[in-house]
Amino acid sequence: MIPRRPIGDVLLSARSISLSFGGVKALNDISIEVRRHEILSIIGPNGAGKTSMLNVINGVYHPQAGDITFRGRRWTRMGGAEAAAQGIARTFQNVALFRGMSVLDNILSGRARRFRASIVAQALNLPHAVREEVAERGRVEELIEFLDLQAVRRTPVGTLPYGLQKRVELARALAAEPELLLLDEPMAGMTFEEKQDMCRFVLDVNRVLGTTVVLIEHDIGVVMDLSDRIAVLDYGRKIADGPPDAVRGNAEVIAAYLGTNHGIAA
Ligand SMILES: Nc1ncnc2c1ncn2[C@@H]1O[C@H](COP(=O)(O)OP(=O)(O)OP(=O)(O)O)[C@@H](O)[C@H]1O
Repeated sequence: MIPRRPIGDVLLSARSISLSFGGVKALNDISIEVRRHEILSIIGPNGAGKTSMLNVINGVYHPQAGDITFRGRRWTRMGGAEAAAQGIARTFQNVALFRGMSVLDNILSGRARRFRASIVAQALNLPHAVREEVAERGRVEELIEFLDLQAVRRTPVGTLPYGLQKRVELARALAAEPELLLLDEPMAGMTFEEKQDMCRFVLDVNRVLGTTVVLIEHDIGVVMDLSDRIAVLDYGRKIADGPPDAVRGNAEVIAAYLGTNHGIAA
């Protein structure tokens, strides 16, 4: 078993975030801190604001109030490209890959931001562009091995079982070498075995690569197993934030989950 990296100082701090869509208050004065090397899960019933929170963190949505501090720098309006450049990567609720392209090329697309050679130099196969592509492919091969994707490296992604497609998506996000990885329901729709595999890979990413992870997940068993800390949202408010055992026993959390099919009580 690989030893844990100790949980460090605050990597990302979202302060007093409020976000509305017309009359719908998706996020209501929410503050969340993410510490270096931890796995933080954000949970809550449908419509609680979980995906909106991820979209604020990676600059897709701009909140009407509040700010984000990432690696010590404060942002009031961080765009998606800036978030990526700063070291934030994410996967999506639904698979968002190039279905006709191979596993290898999909993962390579996650390194696009790192390519220095111009498109013209790449198209003309100029020596520096070729050298760069060889180096980039080498890094992609490392990821393929790390996530156990060797057997399907040349396979078009669209033909793979769903669980493997999600794993390729994880690989593509990791290709950007993020410091903070946001996973939006990485196990939704998976079989029991696929979930077990994904749990193991998320732990490996956290422990071996040292990547800090923020995870949205409906499977409470998975959340309890993986998380160092859990933040619970309900109707756009944060109702609890703490280690799994404390959250599991929190009366307000149990009440929020009553009447849903996502059991939380032990
Ligand atoms: N782009 C949007 N336009 C309008 N309303 C939105 C938009 N995105 C989210 N909302 C609304 O904001 C609220 C929070 O939605 P969000 O998707 O963040 O919740 P969630 O907790 O991720 O839900 P789920 O578990 O179902 O994915 C909901 O009422 C939703 O309808």
